[in-house]
Amino acid sequence: MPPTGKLSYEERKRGEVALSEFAEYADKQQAHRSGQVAPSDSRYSTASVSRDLEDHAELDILDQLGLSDAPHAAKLKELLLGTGDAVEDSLQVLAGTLQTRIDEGHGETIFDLGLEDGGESMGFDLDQWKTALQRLREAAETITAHCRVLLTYNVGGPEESPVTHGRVHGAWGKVLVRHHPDTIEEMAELRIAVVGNVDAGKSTTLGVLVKGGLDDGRGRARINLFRHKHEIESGRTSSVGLEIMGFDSRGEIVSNSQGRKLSWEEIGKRSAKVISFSDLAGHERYLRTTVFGMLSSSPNYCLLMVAANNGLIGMSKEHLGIALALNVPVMVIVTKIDICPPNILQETLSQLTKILKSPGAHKIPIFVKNMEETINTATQFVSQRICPIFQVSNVTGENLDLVRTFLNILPHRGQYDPDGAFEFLINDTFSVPHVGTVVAGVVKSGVIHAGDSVIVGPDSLGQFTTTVIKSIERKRIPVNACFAGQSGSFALKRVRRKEVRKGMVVLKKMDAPPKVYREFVAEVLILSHATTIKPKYQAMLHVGAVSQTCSVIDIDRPFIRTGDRALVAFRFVQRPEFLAPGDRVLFREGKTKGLGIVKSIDYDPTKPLSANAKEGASTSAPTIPHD
Ligand SMILES: Nc1nc2c(ncn2[C@@H]2O[C@H](COP(=O)(O)OP(=O)(O)OP(=O)(O)O)[C@@H](O)[C@H]2O)c(=O)[nH]1
Repeated sequence: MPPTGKLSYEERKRGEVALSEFAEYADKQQAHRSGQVAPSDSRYSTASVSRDLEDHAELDILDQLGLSDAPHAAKLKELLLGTGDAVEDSLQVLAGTLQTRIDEGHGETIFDLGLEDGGESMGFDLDQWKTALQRLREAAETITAHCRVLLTYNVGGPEESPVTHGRVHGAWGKVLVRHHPDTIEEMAELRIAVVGNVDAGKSTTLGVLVKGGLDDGRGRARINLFRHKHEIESGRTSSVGLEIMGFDSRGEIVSNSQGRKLSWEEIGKRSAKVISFSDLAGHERYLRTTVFGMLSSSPNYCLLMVAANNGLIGMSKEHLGIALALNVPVMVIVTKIDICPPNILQETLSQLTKILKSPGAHKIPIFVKNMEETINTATQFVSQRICPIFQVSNVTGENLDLVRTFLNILPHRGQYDPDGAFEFLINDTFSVPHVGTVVAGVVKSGVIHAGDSVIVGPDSLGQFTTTVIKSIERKRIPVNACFAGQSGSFALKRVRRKEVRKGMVVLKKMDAPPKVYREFVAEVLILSHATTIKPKYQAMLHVGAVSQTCSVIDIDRPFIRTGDRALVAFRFVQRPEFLAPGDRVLFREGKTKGLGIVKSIDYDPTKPLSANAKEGASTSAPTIPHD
């Protein structure tokens, strides 16, 4: 169905049901915590919650019901207070519990100190809270982890929640426990693609978040980020800029802890977790760079910036669409609230809510206004259904602390296969004096070590060149290995710069040459098109870091137009590429835009497209988001 901008009754109903259930669930949660509803209320049962809601609420509901591991609850209190039979061992047992949670959280966990696993209060008085916190710290030390108190209730002090709701009596709090990496290889990494319209304040917000200090409303903070001289002059970001923000194992921001600008190397060495931001261009002229940046940097999350006084205009809807097409969780920062009249701000928030709730986006907007909501939303953000929204000012600094904490505890998203065959996607190439050719990118699966023999390609003939990884760097720091999900750069032995290009892959050396593909079948959704698309039609196609002109060679119907979902066979015009079923594709040509998923890489023209797609579909391709 063509996107008319209007919602059908069914679509509206679906959106409303999901949201009303979410609101109901939130109310119940609140009521339960304040003791108004018995935890055994049958309406808490997951069966009564729609499937839409389950992905982000189910675990929490189980937690609320105390069904997760209730039998151990009493023991946990003893462990924390050291009141069990064997006091010495109990610290070790506590450390073991922490270690399990840290492993599950890929290096960190948020511990509800003073609450049972089921969410009920342990009834700590202030002294007991202090004892429990001390023991938690000691247990963490034994496994080289550190604690940071994020928020407390009924404790007092700097982290005390200003929101008094008395839902749980007794002292308790949320404590971040983070592993201190022994080597740089263990450093956690998240990649965030930053998008939004021109002047939304992307560069400024990143500058303020990363470097500290405040903006003057006239572009002071953004100067730090620019790479090219012409950008400083015009004030526009044209390149895919990069900025990193480090957090240490104690949960402190590394970037501005010394009050001076630290190099990437210094940040990396002191950090337990590093967030890299790709600040993508906002101007329509640079849409190509933005699309490339979004696809090639394999972001874990997308951050959409919206100026409060402008709302979602111009390119920002386009960017949101791309993030949705790539299935990347989206968070929103509304900037410039200092200069925006309340009625305009309200209009912007209503517009944002409407777009996010529309069937195309199918998100639940969550307006994050205090530390409690920040922590709760961050821990649930692995679900792509929710979309946290922050309202900040880079001039007064309002709510920037919430964004910093949110980023600090943003969870790891495990969409990479650590045990698979090694595959590295090249998204940039360099020629470095005294080093030679260097390729940068992201490890899609497996692991690589310096000194390993690898192949890089495909070249214009579809062939791969054998080489050796001379050295590896992560965030400009030399490392011995690079793992799935991490970005890195490799110096390659005896390879000339012109032999490598963006979109190539690096694989482990193997007996048979890897297969490359010139033709493939994708399931596509046409987002906008002026007329109709028929065979022989050509468009620029993006898959990961690959950008190449493709022509349509077959369609499962005579022609397709806006809103259609169809199976299409494509052929790369210049050269074959290394592809896999499940890869997401985007194509565009003028006003035409489409997105899709590679279904089959062995296109057989003698068979109908549906049979082709079926053969290749055994690898579970993600579903295309709703139009
Ligand atoms: N008053 C006020 N001004 C802000 C705020 N955030 C950014 N600005 C100003 O808004 C202008 C645009 O900010 P930029 O960071 O350059 O915007 P951008 O989105 O990065 O723009 P491009 O890089 O061109 O895509 C600058 O003059 C900033 O000083 C804010 O919260 N309040």
